[in-house]
Amino acid sequence: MSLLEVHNVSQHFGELVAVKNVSLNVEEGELHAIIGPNGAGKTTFFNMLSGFYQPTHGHIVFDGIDCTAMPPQTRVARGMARTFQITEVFRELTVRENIRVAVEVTQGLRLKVFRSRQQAAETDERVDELIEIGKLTGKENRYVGELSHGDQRSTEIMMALALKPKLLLLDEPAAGMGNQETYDTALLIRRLHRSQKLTIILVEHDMRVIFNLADRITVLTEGEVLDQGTPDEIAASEKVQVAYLGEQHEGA
Ligand SMILES: Nc1ncnc2c1ncn2[C@@H]1O[C@H](COP(=O)(O)OP(=O)(O)OP(=O)(O)O)[C@@H](O)[C@H]1O
Repeated sequence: MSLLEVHNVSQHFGELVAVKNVSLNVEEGELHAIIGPNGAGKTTFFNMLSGFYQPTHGHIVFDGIDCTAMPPQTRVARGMARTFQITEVFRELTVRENIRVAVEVTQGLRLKVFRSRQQAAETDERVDELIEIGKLTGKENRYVGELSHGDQRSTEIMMALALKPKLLLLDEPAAGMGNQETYDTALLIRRLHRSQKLTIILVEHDMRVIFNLADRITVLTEGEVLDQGTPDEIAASEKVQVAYLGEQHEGA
């Protein structure tokens, strides 16, 4: 059984069919990338996976359970965490405070006034661990709003990781970043995938990130699956080159 099974999902906005009959399976431990030109339906597809949109047709099975009608918060509770194109952090809080919020939510402590010493120690330990995984040591007491895009993104990804997800959905993690930050973010994702054995679905425009990281790639054009395969298969796919990669080379 795959961790995620998407069966023929479609999304209609009035007359417009933004996503049409898309199916894909993601195995446990896989890093699956979704690419496609502007307007191909990537974000709409992501919104269906995370529960922000209900598919017009089709269904989604996550970890053995049909989650097509589940609201986003129920999916999160069942192990699906998502980051956004625009970083979703509390800019006026420090890195440590941001991560602490996510850890406390996960530990069910957020609304508790009294905590045992042991609970407090467990929270601190997990926060420290996430600061280290995110390579944020030395920056943990800085306000997130003052940090680089890369460190903000890393904080956001660590907040998602605090939820101990089975599946992490990353929406354009390198959006708006320069070369060095893009490289650092790709390294972070690779570490999460390899050492934390996380299953990840990634939407990204930056082809260097995609081809370096992905185990498999789904290419969308005009809302439909054009091709699916390993990075080598996609790089060699004639229809992908014509419809998408070729278009980029022409524009380059
Ligand atoms: N809420 C909405 N209402 C109506 N149309 C929408 C809505 N969201 C997206 N669309 C349309 O659906 C199509 C797919 O858009 P979507 O944002 O999913 O593409 P995308 O591949 O993520 O594009 P980009 O790479 O530019 O982010 C587009 O034609 C878009 O205008």
